Amino acid sequence: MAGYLIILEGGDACGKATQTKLLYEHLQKDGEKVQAVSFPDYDSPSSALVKMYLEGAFGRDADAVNPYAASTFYAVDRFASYQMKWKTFFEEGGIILADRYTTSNMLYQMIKFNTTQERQTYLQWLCDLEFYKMGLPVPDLVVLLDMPLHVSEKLMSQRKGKTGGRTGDIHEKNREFLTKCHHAYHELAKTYGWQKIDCTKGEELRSPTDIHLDIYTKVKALLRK
Ligand SMILES: Nc1ncnc2c1ncn2[C@@H]1O[C@H](COP(=O)(O)OP(=O)(O)O)[C@@H](O)[C@H]1O
Ligand SMILES: Cc1cn([C@H]2C[C@H](O)[C@@H](COP(=O)(O)OP(=O)(O)O)O2)c(=O)[nH]c1=O
Repeated sequence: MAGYLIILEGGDACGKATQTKLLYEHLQKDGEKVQAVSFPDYDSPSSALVKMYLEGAFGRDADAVNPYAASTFYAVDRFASYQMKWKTFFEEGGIILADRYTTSNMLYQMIKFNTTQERQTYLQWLCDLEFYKMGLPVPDLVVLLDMPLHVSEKLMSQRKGKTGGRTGDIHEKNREFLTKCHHAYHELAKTYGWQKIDCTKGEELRSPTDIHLDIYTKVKALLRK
């Protein structure tokens, strides 16, 4: 019987990698069979086109790069990761923790469309491509780390760009794009039942451990079902 697929989703630099690691360690300590993966899979050659896209090879303005084309780069990278790294583990009942997934395409590529109709058409196409045509598993739980943009921007400036660029990728450099992304994720969370976790308390950033305990509670509830 297949295991569980749990996604940690959110804006750039909102703490997904930090929370994936804490959750992984906690579940492992509990004796669960767990594996962590992340997307894009930068260490794999399958991410080559994603890297070209994020470095601006197809256009420096993220908004102007065809969202259907960009989505396929990420989808193919995910397919390769699934086939090569975690399909068997998952099918044999393991718990997969994913730092980003199809949900990131839903968010970052959908916002390139301005009308509800275009967005709906895109989301239907994307879910059909990744979950049915490519056969990637549908998530059991999506945890959305909700962090105000000005807070995550501060965290982003303190760390080096993951694609190797000194000043970040074409998404990170586009504040208007990231703002749109923050607005859209509340809507997607409501529509698709993503579980939102508040990463701030008032104006204060919560500690990683504090945020982790909220996520852990949701994950344990899923595993008990
Ligand atoms: N709750 C938090 N409080 C303070 N710093 C944090 C918190 N969560 C993450 N960070 C730091 O912020 C930066 C971005 O976090 P990271 O987990 O890499 O985010 P993401 O994977 O979403 O890009 C890292 O330097 C990390 O150590
Ligand atoms: C996995 C994935 C990421 N993205 C976007 C989100 C990010 O802006 C960018 C790179 O992801 P990532 O390196 O995880 O960004 P960060 O660590 O800053 O959160 O790619 C998509 O558009 N679709 C996808 O399927």
